[in-house]
Amino acid sequence: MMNPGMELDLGWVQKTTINLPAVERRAATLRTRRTVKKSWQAAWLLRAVTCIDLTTLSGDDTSSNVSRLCYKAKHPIRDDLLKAMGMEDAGIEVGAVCVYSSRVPEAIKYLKQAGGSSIPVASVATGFPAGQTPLETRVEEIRRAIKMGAREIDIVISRTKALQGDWQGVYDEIKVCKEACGADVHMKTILGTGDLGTLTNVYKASLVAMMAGSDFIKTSTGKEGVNATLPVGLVMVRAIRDYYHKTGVKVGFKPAGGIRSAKDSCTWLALMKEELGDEWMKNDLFRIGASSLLTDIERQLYHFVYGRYAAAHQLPLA
Ligand SMILES: O=C[C@H](O)COP(=O)(O)O
Repeated sequence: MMNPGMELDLGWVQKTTINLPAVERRAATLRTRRTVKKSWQAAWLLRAVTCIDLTTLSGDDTSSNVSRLCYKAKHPIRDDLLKAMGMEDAGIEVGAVCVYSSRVPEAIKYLKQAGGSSIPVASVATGFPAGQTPLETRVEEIRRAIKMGAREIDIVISRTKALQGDWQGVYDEIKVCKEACGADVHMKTILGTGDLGTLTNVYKASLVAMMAGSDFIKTSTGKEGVNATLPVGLVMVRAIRDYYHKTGVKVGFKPAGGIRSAKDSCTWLALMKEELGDEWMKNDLFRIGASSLLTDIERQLYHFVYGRYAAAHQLPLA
């Protein structure tokens, strides 16, 4: 379900403060909790695969790495591993492929070639990663990406406005972006939490983004100095919970940036399960934005199936 948004409720936004030590204590329990083991772990890792927004956002992106990425999106795990787990017919594929808008047409072409047309292409837009271009240019970028076939749009908020406490300005801009996305394109809003200074700002930005109609809130671009951290994730999912209690609308969550290990993906899934419940562990409400996570997940699944780790050449790049 898309988020219709609501009027900006500044009273709600302003009244919240976050208790940093309490958030850090709770986040630490997630990091140190006993992880799921054996076949449960394999099942969680396969679930994580289906939630990945498989990403390449580099200045040196070319059609060849986009083509490899798209093949991997459709065939994220080697066939022999899937067969050994009895999962060869489960249709395991990633949640989306995420690229810069100029790479959207080739991502669509290569997904089609790989038999993966069902996988949406997500385009970053709005002056990603800094968001420091005029609003008209940012909105035009969204329109063009959609015209080229993007089915999901990852926008960035103005950290300048957020840091100046101009929540009305942040809300208005996100709303304009949502209108440009229209009724069929999912909009994920990147808060750039590493730039926001405090967890209180993270909570406020989360609320404002949801009030303005974001379908997902996302931690980071992957380009800030600090990207997805558990304390930030905890504050954001609590904001999602509060918004759900107030409006009945379920907004998705996407941690992104620096998530590289299979264990991390299980920790983020555990956060969703414990804070929001099982419904938020599926890819309509949970994504992990990552460029290299899949490599480690496939490596761990190889170990699960064969009892030893693969040599690098046996698991070519995700
Ligand atoms: O949205 C996804 C991020 O840009 C990916 O960051 P990463 O390269 O650290 O996995």
